[in-house]
Amino acid sequence: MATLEDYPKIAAGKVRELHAIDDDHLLLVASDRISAYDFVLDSPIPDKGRILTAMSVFWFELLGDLVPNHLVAWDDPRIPAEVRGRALVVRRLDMLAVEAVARGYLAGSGTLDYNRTGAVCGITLPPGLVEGSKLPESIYTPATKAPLGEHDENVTFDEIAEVIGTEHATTVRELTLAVYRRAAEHAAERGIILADTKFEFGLLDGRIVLGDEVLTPDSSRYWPLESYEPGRAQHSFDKQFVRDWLTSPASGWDRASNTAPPPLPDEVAQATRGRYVQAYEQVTGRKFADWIG
Ligand SMILES: N#Cc1c(N)ncnc1-c1cnn(CCN2CCOCC2)c1
Repeated sequence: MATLEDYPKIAAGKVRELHAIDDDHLLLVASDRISAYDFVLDSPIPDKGRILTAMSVFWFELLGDLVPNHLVAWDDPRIPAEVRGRALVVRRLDMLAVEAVARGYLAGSGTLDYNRTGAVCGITLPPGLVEGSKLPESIYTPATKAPLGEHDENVTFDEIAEVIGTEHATTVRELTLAVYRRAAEHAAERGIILADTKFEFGLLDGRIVLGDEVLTPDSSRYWPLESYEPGRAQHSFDKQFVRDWLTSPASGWDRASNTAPPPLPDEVAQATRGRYVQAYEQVTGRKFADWIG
């Protein structure tokens, strides 16, 4: 059985890493780390890596008829025991330099751009929209990847086409919208608003293939349908307990101070684990207890 040290690390994000297995395969590893307010917290969320890996596997399977993906295996002898259940064997792709974002609702940088310009990524929206507004139809709002710790930059379709070519830019837009719309419809039927999501695509033998993690609460905004109310920041299905505690007097943390947040109380970490489990079971109809690792 291989160990993680056998696989050179080739990329790392805030909460995930990518290791090389061989020329054609990579190991995509999800940690139990959580980020909030642009900080990676000291406190891990138990099982977060396994839950979000199980979610990606579910979505890859559900959406496999819409778009090919890079997933090869999730239960495989190439996966070291220490990361089993929170690591995927994936095909090595030639990644396209675009953060492929679809939005069904106005939030975050989308609201900022809209308030400044009436548009997002060059797409003009109707007047009168507010934070959390449902858009008349979902839109494709690509971004260019920023260095670790900085925010991606929203750009227009034409700017992406300049980088990856019009043909690939067009296919990525079509796939992003089709996959998001199907996923958002599935989630809405199960009481979860998938407000937006970010995909990454790559080339494999000339075909465009869906990579990275997909439709997890780290790559998407998950809002509970029952508390949805346009006009304010929406409750995060998974991160609200963390945000509420960090911004409460109990934490002693001042968000404006730009200092690192304190460790989370165990009950906040455990409650957050519970929200990830609930999101998984609500979206997939599966029991997390049945997942490997
Ligand atoms: N997935 C994938 C993938 C692939 N299948 N083939 C080649 N490269 C990549 C790749 C390289 N970087 N990224 C950005 C997302 N990473 C996630 C892990 O942590 C680091 C950032 C994706």
